[in-house]
Formats: sequence, C-alpha cells, structure tokens
Amino acid sequence: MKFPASQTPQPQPPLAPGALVPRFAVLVAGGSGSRMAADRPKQFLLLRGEPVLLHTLRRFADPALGVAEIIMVLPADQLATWQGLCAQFGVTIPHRLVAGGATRWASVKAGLAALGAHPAGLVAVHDGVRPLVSRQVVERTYAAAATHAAAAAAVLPKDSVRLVSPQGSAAQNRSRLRLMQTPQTFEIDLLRRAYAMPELATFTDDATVVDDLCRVQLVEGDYRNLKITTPEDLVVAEAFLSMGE
Ligand SMILES: Nc1ccn([C@@H]2O[C@H](COP(=O)(O)OP(=O)(O)OP(=O)(O)O)[C@@H](O)[C@H]2O)c(=O)n1
Ligand SMILES: C[C@](O)(CO)[C@H](O)COP(=O)(O)O
Repeated sequence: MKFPASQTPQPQPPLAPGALVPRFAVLVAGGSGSRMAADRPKQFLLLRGEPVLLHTLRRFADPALGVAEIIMVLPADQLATWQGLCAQFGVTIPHRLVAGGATRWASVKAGLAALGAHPAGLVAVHDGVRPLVSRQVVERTYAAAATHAAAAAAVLPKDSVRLVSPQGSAAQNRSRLRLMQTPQTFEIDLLRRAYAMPELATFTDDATVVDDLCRVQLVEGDYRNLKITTPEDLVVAEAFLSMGE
C-alpha cells in the first residue's frame, strides 16, 4: 500500500553518496530476543545459512550508499560470539563493535558515543534485526535527513485499527497512522542532543527521542523491511530472500 497522494513524501533532492555530508550508521543489535525465545539472541539466528546480523551489515556496506563508518552495538556478553561468527563466515566488512545497554535507547546512546566527535554528518540508526532493508529505503532516509535534519521510514497499516480502553474499543482512522520502521536518520548533532536528555518510558524508537527537538520527516518504508521478532518472521524473511530480495 502506498501513501495517499496528499501525504506522499515529497521527492527529495538527490544527494551523491558520501558527498558533502558524511554518512554514518549505528546498527543496534544489543537485545536478547526474548519474544523469539530461541537458544541465542535472534540477531545470530541463521537466515539462508547466514546470521541475520550479517545480512543487515551487508545492506549498509553497499558502496552505493557511501556510508563512511558502521558502528555495531551488541550485548556486552556477546561481542566474542559475533567475532566468532565473523571469523566463521569470513566477514571483511569494516565495522566497530560497541557494548550496548539494558534498553534500545541505551544501546543507541552507546553507539552514538562511539561515533566520536564528528562535527557534521548524518547518522542512520537501524535495527540489526531488520535484515531485508532495501538500499532505496536507506537512501531515502539519508536524503530526507539531509534536507529536514530528521527522517524515518514508515508504512501505512494494512489492517483495521482500534483503540482499546476499559469501556471497549473504538475504530481509528488508519490513513492517519503509520507503522514506524528503521532506518531513522538524523543530523548527528541533533541526535546527540536528543540522546543527551534522560530516557523516558515513551521512547520506542529514535523518532520519539528526537520529537521534542525537531519534526521528523516520514519517508516511505517497505513492507519487506520486517523486524525479526517472533519465529514466523524468520519464515517470511526466508521467503523474501528466496524471491531474490
Ligand atoms: N537493550 C537493547 C534492546 C534492543 N536492542 C535492539 O533494538 C532492536 C529492536 O529491538 P527488539 O526487536 O525488541 O529486540 P530484542 O530486545 O532483542 O527483542 P525482545 O524485545 O523480544 O526481547 C533490535 O535490533 C535489538 O537488538 C538493543 O540494541 N539493545
Ligand atoms: C525501532 C522500531 O523497530 C520501530 O518500529 C521498534 O520501535 C522497536 O520496538 P521493540 O519494542 O524494540 O521491538
């Protein structure tokens, strides 16, 4: 499903990859995967014979995107596991490892701190467990962030939506709702300022962290950019990959 014509994101001016504004990426993979309930964190489960996280890393290493530096955030006790997988799968893509925190917010904050004192640039924050993100979606968020300072991928809900309360439930106008995806991409200084503030329980993604400082431009995401969360997501992801996605 596409955005309605009235809300279609405006075409973004083309930005040559890596030109003018340096591009960075923080891949957050510091979670434990409790909903997957597997024998290891879901970012290490195999998808088409390779770890989920390796698929994600490859997407950001696409030279066409011109990403200058990739930070990968992992659970503090899983750094050696990933290093072992990198050796096993012959991973040569340059990336820097950082120990994450107890929440996604803390992991993003740790990744951002590791990026260091770059005075300018765009940083894409992406879930390590969204291995099917397309180059087009990533590029869209970088290009929109170059213009608007803050941009995030989103899709329209496909199902009907209701708000539940103790009184019952009420239908919602789904054309006014969006399902948020990653990447969520920002001017680096803006993201640093946002993550310098205290964590709130309402922070479910990076857009919610930035909201008080800057309007976040939504760009069209992709239904195939699924977040591997529960076991059936792996089956769907396998199917997409077998279609050559
Ligand atoms: N402390 C945390 C928690 C989550 N994440 C990352 O944030 C992304 C989205 O989180 P989610 O899908 O909820 O992953 P988990 O926290 O691992 O899963 P669950 O909530 O089922 O335990 C994932 O790439 C996850 O690794 C993170 O970097 N650090
Ligand atoms: C960041 C995110 O993927 C956007 O949809 C999502 O909010 C992560 O949520 P989770 O509760 O950590 O799965």
